[in-house]
Amino acid sequence: MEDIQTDVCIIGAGSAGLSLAAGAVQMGAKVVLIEAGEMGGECLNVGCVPSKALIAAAKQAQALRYGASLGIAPIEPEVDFAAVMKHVHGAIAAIAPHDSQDRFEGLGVRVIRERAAFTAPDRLEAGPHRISARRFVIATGSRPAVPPIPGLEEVPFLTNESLFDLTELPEHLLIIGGGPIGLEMAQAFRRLGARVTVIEADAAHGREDPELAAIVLKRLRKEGVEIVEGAVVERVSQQDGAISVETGNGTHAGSHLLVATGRVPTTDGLGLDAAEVEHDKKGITVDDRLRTSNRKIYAMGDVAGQGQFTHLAGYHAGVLGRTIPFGLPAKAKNGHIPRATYTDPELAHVGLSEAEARKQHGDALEVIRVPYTQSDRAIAEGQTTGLVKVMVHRGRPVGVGIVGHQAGDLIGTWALFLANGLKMKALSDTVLPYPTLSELNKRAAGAYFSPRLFENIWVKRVVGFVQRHVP
Ligand SMILES: Cc1cc2nc3c(=O)[nH]c(=O)nc-3n(C[C@H](O)[C@H](O)[C@H](O)COP(=O)(O)OP(=O)(O)OC[C@H]3O[C@@H](n4cnc5c(N)ncnc54)[C@H](O)[C@@H]3O)c2cc1C
Ligand SMILES: NC(=O)c1ccc[n+]([C@@H]2O[C@H](COP(=O)([O-])OP(=O)(O)OC[C@H]3O[C@@H](n4cnc5c(N)ncnc54)[C@H](O)[C@@H]3O)[C@@H](O)[C@H]2O)c1
Repeated sequence: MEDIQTDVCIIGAGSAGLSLAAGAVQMGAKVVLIEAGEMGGECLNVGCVPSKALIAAAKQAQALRYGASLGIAPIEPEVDFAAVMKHVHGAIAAIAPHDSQDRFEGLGVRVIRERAAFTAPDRLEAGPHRISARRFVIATGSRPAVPPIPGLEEVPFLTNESLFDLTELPEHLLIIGGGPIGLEMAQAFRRLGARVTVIEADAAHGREDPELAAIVLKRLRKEGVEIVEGAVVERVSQQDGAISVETGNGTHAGSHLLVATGRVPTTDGLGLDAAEVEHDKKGITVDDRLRTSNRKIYAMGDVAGQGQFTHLAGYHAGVLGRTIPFGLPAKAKNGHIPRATYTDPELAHVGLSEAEARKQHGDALEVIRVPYTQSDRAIAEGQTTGLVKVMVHRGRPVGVGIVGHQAGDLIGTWALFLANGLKMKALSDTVLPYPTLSELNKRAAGAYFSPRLFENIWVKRVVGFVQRHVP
């Protein structure tokens, strides 16, 4: 056993662990980073990167089918699935050096490729290494939650961990779960030529504003994705190569099955009891400074149970990048963290939903809606499906949802507003380039101020006075 003493020991080299390791070592701390699997974690290897690369290929295929409204004769694309997957793995390979062991060792991080487990509140073991540290940080992420559906274990099902290893396009992909993973992959596989059925126990996109989610679901259905809602899966079976999913209101048969029913935090095998770290099924219990019940140990990213996004993992790493090297009491807030689902149209949100905002602010809440049809750029590009919806309380946006082309990019402006407590006025004072979709955000500010300006008797009186009496 090799004994190692370090300043910071990070478990997990995913989005959270890598960001903190790079920051802490470059600020002068001694850092040990332990990774049991692939460097880069879920986002790089089996999450964001491959899924967005697949979505990009699918979008290209779809563009060939739908050029007619722009005057380009539509054609049915020839999809070479093996080449699509080559693009997907090429994207991972292109980004991998940035997350690699070589790069981190070059920065001065001691990288250990083993599985780590605490053996005491101030010590852990990883293979032949026994590590003591001033601070430990758990960044072990999450893995697919596989529900205990009768028959499922006897059927060859896919999760995001195996989906991108497919070598042939499924003839008919059944997807259990209509959340972000299920819907993004449903549209991508449909556009690449597969039949797709999404089987959702509750409402598809159920965590999103129903008004905005409906616009996404309508488009997916129009493209031929079958979405069955309120369908509780009772049994899964396989006969003669065909997979059947029985639900309370019908049976669906297909060639492949993807389970996309949420995630569980990776807390097992970590020795959390030995470490005296409290946890539950949502993840490791942390306070607003990401401290666990053991003051030597922090948790961040997916395993901290605050949300499952790469940008949240990066934000957590930034907070601990102030706390651990400098001893500053930095806090992680949650209300300004945006999210985006990369279906077409995209759906993005930051802050309160309309329902939450109404509960908090009652009649003082104003809801502004700007349809994409009000954007000259959206019209020029034939991308008029969509809506910007802003919940405003006393001049400040408290929540924003956007569905439409580039919604994930447009929400960035509102994330800035919520993170910095800006008022709508900041946007009406800003000049944006014409013609861009970002003007839709500015139009929301215009829609907020217009009634105050144009339907205000005092404004009319002042203008009347100036016109009559000022030379
Ligand atoms: C299909 C899919 C698409 C997604 N798309 C997006 C997206 O578009 N945008 C977005 O923001 N988010 C997306 N996400 C979510 C995103 O991938 C995660 O939020 C992010 O990867 C979490 O980072 P993390 O560092 O917390 O954990 P991870 O990236 O999971 O890293 C944890 C690491 O810890 C290691 N580990 C675990 N236990 C141990 C142990 N005991 N010892 C040593 N190492 C250990 C694991 O091997 C892993 O490498 C997507 C997820 C999926 C599944
Ligand atoms: N664009 C992005 O940022 C992005 C993309 C993909 C994933 N992610 C992250 O990964 C997380 C996990 O995504 P997800 O889609 O797996 O999970 P999810 O929890 O968001 O959605 C899972 C869906 O499956 C349904 N479900 C659960 N059990 C079921 C059953 N037995 N039968 C039928 N339906 C069932 C749920 O009702 C829910 O609608 C997301 O919450 C998100 O944080 C982010």
